[in-house]
Amino acid sequence: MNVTASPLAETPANAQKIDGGAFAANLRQRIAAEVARLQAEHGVTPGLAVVLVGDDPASAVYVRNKGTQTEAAGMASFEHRLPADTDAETLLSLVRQLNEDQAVHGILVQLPLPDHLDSDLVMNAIDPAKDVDGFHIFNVGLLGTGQKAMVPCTPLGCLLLLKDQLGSLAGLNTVVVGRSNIVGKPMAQLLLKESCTVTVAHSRSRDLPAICRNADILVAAVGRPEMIGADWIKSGATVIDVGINRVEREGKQRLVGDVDYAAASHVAGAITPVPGGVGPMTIACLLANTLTACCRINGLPEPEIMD
Ligand SMILES: Nc1nc2c(c(=O)[nH]1)N[C@@H](CN(C=O)c1ccc(C(=O)N[C@@H](CCC(=O)O)C(=O)O)cc1)CN2
Repeated sequence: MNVTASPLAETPANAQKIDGGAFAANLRQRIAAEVARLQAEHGVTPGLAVVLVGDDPASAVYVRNKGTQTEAAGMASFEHRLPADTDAETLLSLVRQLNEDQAVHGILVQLPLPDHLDSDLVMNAIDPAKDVDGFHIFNVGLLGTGQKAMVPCTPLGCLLLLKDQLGSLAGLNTVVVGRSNIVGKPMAQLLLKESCTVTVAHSRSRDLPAICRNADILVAAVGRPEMIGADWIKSGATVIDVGINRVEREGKQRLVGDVDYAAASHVAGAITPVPGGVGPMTIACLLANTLTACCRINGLPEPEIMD
């Protein structure tokens, strides 16, 4: 039998691994320094309230990590846990109470919510000035029109990694795979603002591999384990993998992205791993947004940590 070796096997896995964990740790340090300065110079402590409805295990871990990292940055953390059968009025009334609370500068309701709750209604009940998730329709509109907004944390994290990696993004061909309100759509808006050429594709786009192969920057946020293979990637492209998929491999639970990391590393110029890529940036950017919200609410200059 004539066995032909895969061309990939002969190509070294040269892609640079983009270390989101290290970048996020550094960002958290700079945030903590700003928080200390705010307290010393203005007597203000930024406060973040996180609301968890129900007992989704992954959400519980994210909420716990948010609390720990908020406190580690010197901010005040307020955690509200409600049972899965909480009705809309109880949740909305908590949101209204947090809107009025002077010690709270950022409010985040963890998603997904149980099916009986309308997440748009809940997001739009949050005071836009305290909407550190950037999901309120007011902030969505500001971002969409290129105005100063609260920017959703995961796309903001992706943008910081991209700018650190590439410098100016102007003129680059970017493809965002996924059209969610949390990642795909705001990511596209941010890239447009950076003067990229932006294509938003999704699982039903015709000839998705060919669309992706055109990308200098490929952002994968489609939620399908390792859907994007090496042959979807342009040689030397920067690949940002937003997917966090729990899969079972050889009897063990593993976390994988939307990109086949091992294969893609032979073709891409740089790529984020899962875990340790985009994920850690989400909470670091949440802390940055809380600090920004606190400064804006108190009429203080915004810190320059994101520049
Ligand atoms: N209201 C919101 N809900 C949700 C958001 C959000 O931004 N706002 N994003 C996700 C979950 N999320 C934060 O809430 C989040 C996801 C992943 C990580 C992370 O650090 N991931 C690690 C792996 C952690 C693990 O083992 O599971 C990584 O990728 O390295 C942090 C936060 C949905 N809900």
